[in-house]
Amino acid sequence: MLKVTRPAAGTRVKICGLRTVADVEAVARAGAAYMGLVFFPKSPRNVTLDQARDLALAAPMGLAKVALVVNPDDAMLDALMAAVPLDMIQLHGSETPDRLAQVRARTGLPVMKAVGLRDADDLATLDAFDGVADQVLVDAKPHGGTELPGGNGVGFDWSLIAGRSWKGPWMLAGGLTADNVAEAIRLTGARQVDLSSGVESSPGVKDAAMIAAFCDAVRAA
Ligand SMILES: O=C(O)c1ccccc1NCC(=O)[C@H](O)[C@H](O)COP(=O)(O)O
Repeated sequence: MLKVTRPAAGTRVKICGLRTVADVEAVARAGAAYMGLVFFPKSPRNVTLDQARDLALAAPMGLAKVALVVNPDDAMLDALMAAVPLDMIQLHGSETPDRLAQVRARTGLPVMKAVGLRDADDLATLDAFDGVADQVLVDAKPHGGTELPGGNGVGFDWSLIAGRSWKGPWMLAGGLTADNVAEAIRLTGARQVDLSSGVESSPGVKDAAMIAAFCDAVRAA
């Protein structure tokens, strides 16, 4: 039977971009609270609906299954809901607050909105979703030259959100690793953290030892 480490009482971890059952087992063993499945064909972490279903069915109780989608249309949402048992939708495109409400109504699931930050001008977008989305994922804004709206392993200036108060739950993302997560938590006060690249040996390939080391670093923070 899969042994699941009790999640840290303080900060919850989401590991995004899982592609194999071994990834799911590593994430559960390490004590993460959420696993993310990426539906974005240009991504090295992209999974088909059939693959996602197998991964979701491999998840133990207590590991929340999050579908990451980018500007999904209704047909995509319907196909996703029909194929994969899920706990949350993550919108990682240019969706508006109105579209978020439609996605929540159509899927019946809580919806997390990713907002990319680079400088203070981006904080207005964050404000537009705080209290509207069920969760907000505060991520780095992608720099030019990448086709991926997220999962690029780049961070942002954490002082942009230091001392901020939030209406609802939120996660910190963007370039997190076992080496920098304690400082990120200290500076931002994050109670949830999300990452992908920082636990990979190469793009799209998760590393069980890096996943365990990251979760240990969060517990120690
Ligand atoms: O991971 C992808 O390939 C991806 C594709 C399209 C939209 C978002 C994507 N990833 C988002 C994430 O995995 C994370 O939530 C976040 O951006 C942090 O990623 P990283 O900096 O790699 O830890």
